[in-house]
Amino acid sequence: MAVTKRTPLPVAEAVNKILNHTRLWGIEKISINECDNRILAEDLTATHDVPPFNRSPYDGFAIRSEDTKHASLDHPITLNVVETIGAGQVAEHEVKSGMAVRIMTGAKIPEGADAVIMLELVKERVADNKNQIIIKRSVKKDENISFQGEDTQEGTLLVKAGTKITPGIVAILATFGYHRISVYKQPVVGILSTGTELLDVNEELQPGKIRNSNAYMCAAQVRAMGAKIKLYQHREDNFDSLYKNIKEALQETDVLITTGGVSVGDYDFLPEIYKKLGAEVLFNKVAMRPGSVTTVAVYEDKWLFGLSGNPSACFVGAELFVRPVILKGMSVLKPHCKVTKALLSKDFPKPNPFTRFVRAILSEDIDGNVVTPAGLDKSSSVSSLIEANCLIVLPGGTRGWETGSEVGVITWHGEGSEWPWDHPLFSKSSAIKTVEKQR
Ligand SMILES: Nc1nc2c(c(=O)[nH]1)N[C@H]1C(S)=C(S)[C@@H](COP(=O)(O)OP(=O)(O)OC[C@H]3O[C@@H](n4cnc5c(N)ncnc54)[C@H](O)[C@@H]3O)O[C@H]1N2
Ligand code: MOO
Ligand SMILES: [Mg+2]
Repeated sequence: MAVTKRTPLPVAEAVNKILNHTRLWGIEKISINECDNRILAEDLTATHDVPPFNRSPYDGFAIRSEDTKHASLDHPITLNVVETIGAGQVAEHEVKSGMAVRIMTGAKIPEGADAVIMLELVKERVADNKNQIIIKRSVKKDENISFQGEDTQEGTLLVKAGTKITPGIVAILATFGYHRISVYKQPVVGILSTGTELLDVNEELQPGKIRNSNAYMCAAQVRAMGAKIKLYQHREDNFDSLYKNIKEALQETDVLITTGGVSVGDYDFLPEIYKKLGAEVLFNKVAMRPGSVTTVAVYEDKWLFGLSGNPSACFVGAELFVRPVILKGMSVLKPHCKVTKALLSKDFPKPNPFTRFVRAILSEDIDGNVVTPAGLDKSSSVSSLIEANCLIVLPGGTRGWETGSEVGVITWHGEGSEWPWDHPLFSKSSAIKTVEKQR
C-alpha cells in the first residue's frame, strides 16, 4: 500500500489553525467551596470599601489626639475609660474630651475618637471607682487607624474574567459575599491509547509489550490544564473496533486525545478513522521534532488530537496543541505555554530541518536564565521527562547550537503566554542570535 505524502506545517501555522477553531466551553455557577483553580467567568469588582469602616489595627484605647497634645513623661494625662469593645461590637459612647474607649483589633473606631494608643503604652488604674488610663506621650491625629477603603475601594476592578482562582482570589470572593461564582465549564477530555503492544500499569511485562505510559501522562498534563478527564481502556490496533471505540468516546467527550497509531505504519489506523468519521483534519504533519506526526481534527463540535505514540512526542503535542484549546475555551488570557529566553549551558550539535523542542532544565544563575538539555533526546524517551521543566525551542536549520547561545524556552508551569509568542521562535529568518561564549 502506497504511503500518502504529508506536508509538514510550520508550528506557528499549526497553532494558528487550532486557534481559528476554538470555542468557549460555557459557563456554570458553582459554590465557593469548590472553585479552587477554576477559571472565573465574571469580573470581580469591589462591592464595598475594604475595610468597610475605620477600625483599630491594635488592641488599645481609642482616644482624641487633642487630649494628649501636652502629654509627656513629666506631664502625664489621665483619661476615663467609658466602655470596652471587641471586634464586631460598636461603641455606645461618643468619645468626648477626657474619655477613652478600650478597643480591640478590628473593632470600629468610636465616634469622636481620632487615634488609638496601644495597650502596652498606657498605665491602667482604678481611681474613684473609675477605670482610668495614664498616657505619657502625645498621640497624633489618625495614629493607628485603619481607614475605610485603604485596602480597596468600592467599584475597583480587582480580578478579570479568565483568571484562575487562587487561594488569594477565594479570599476576595468571600470578602465580597460571592458564595456562588460564575466559572467556565471544564471540557471533558477523553484519553484513549492505541497499541497492541500496550499493557496496563498493573500488568507484568511480556515479550514485545510495554506498559501504557502515555495515557496516564496525558491525563496528568490535561488535568493540570484544568479539564475533566475520562481515561479509556487502552485498545489494540484494530481498525473496526478502534473506530467503534472512538465513535463512542466522542459521544461523551468534548475533546478526544488518542495516543499512537497516527503515523504511516501498517497498524496506524487513526488517519483512516478520521476519514471514515468525516472529521476535518486541520493538519497531519508538523515541521517539528518530536511530534511531527501529530494530527489534529475537528468533528462536529468535538476535537480529535492524534498524538504520537512516542512518549516525548506525545508530551510536546499536548502542551503545544491541546493546552490552548482547553484554556482558550475558558477565556484564559494567556492560554499558551509561557515563553522566555535562556542561555544554553551545553552544546547542542544536532542540526534539524524542523523546529526542535528539547526537553530541558531551566534554572537561574546570576547572569539570568540558563537551560540544559535533559536526558536522551529521542522522541521515544520517557526518562528525559523526569527532570525536564521546560522545552528549548530551536528553530529548524542546518546548524547545531553552541554553549552560550540565547535560545527560546517554553514552560508549562504557572502563568502562560499570549499568542503569538513574543519573539519569533519559529521563523528561520529570526535566527536567534548566538552570543559570545560565556562558559
Ligand atoms: N516510515 C515512517 N515511520 C515513522 C514515521 C514516519 O514519518 N515514517 N514517523 C516516526 C515518528 S516521527 C514517530 S513520533 C512515530 C509515531 O508513531 P505513532 O504515533 O504511529 O505511534 P505508534 O506507532 O503507535 O507508537 C510509536 C512508539 O511509541 C510507543 N507507544 C505507543 N503508545 C504508547 C503508550 N501509550 N505508552 C508508551 N509508549 C507508547 C510504541 O510502542 C512505539 O514504540 O512513528 C515513527 N515512524
Ligand atoms: O513525531 Mo516523531 O516524535 O517527530 O519522532
Ligand atoms: Mg506508528
